[in-house]
Amino acid sequence: MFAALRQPLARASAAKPLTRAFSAYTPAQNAVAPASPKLEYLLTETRGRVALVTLHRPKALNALCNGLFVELNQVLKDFDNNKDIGSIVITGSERAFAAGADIKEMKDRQFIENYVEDFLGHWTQITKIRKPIIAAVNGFALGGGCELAMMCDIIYAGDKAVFGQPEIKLGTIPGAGGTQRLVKAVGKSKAMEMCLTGSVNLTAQEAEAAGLVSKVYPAEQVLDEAIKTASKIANLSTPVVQMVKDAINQSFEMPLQAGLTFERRLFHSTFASNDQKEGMGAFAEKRKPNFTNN
Ligand SMILES: CCC/C=C/C(=O)SCCNC(=O)CCNC(=O)[C@H](O)C(C)(C)COP(=O)([O-])OP(=O)([O-])OC[C@H]1O[C@@H](n2cnc3c(N)ncnc32)[C@H](O)[C@@H]1OP(=O)([O-])[O-]
Repeated sequence: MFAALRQPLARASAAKPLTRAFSAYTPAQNAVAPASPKLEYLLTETRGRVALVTLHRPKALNALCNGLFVELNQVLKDFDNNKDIGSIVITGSERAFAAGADIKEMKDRQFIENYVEDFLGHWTQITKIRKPIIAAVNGFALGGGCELAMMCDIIYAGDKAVFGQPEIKLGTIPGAGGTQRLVKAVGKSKAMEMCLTGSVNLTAQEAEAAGLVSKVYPAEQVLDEAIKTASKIANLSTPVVQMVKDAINQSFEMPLQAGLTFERRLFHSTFASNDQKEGMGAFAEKRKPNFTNN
């Protein structure tokens, strides 16, 4: 019944291994090649039904240059289209999730080219990914780095993580959600303080207390914890998981009654799925459900 919701199959397997094993994890069991034959700024691997994308531009603290974002969009799209993947984790290094948009790359740009080319417009593609994305943040998440984390669905932070919007100190303003998503996450006063001063940052603990981050872990554990949660999600019914993501995201766009109606209709529609019958049937029969994503 959910056939129409199924994601098209991506290539079944990699011709050449393009993934690099992340040190903390066992080798990928079902490594998936991204569409791009060469990744300059990212590492990717899979662990069961979880895709792990590591921002990897260490010399620039993972500053988000155009090439990095083009690669990120492509690999996320590939994982979103891969039926063997149920959720995605994005992480950076211990020192930096990302220290912002690449200042050196953009410093000489002009207004007209920004406007005509919709400079950084492609950053929002991440918000179109249907599968849940968890950001596992260590170190700096500044400017566009904080905005990238906020475009993910869940943020886990290492205890030394720092969130900030320093753009004003560069003579510009946040351009990918820092004045919008941040307000919804931490409230007006904190968002104003961060964006207006550019120097008031949130520690991981403050970010958790404010609601920007859902959990804080010791730095070396945050990625493992993100993968554990991603794995739990990935092993639920993928179409139903997507409905939850869709419904929660609609709460940012819709008035309450419209959002509640949207939610109710999606709830009704789950009863057309085998996974709802399996989930509720398994509960009644006191066994674990075996979801088949249809
Ligand atoms: C989406 C639209 C709106 C978004 C706008 C933004 O995000 S605006 C941005 C908002 N973000 C900011 O304003 C934060 C800018 N960054 C900083 O303030 C500091 O790097 C730090 C405090 C994060 C770390 O200080 P630290 O002393 O520990 O380290 P370090 O400083 O020595 O850096 C190591 C190397 O990384 C380089 N690099 C770092 N960030 C960027 C970048 N964004 N760009 C380019 N390069 C960057 C840095 O130049 C250096 O390279 P070099 O010179 O050796 O070739």
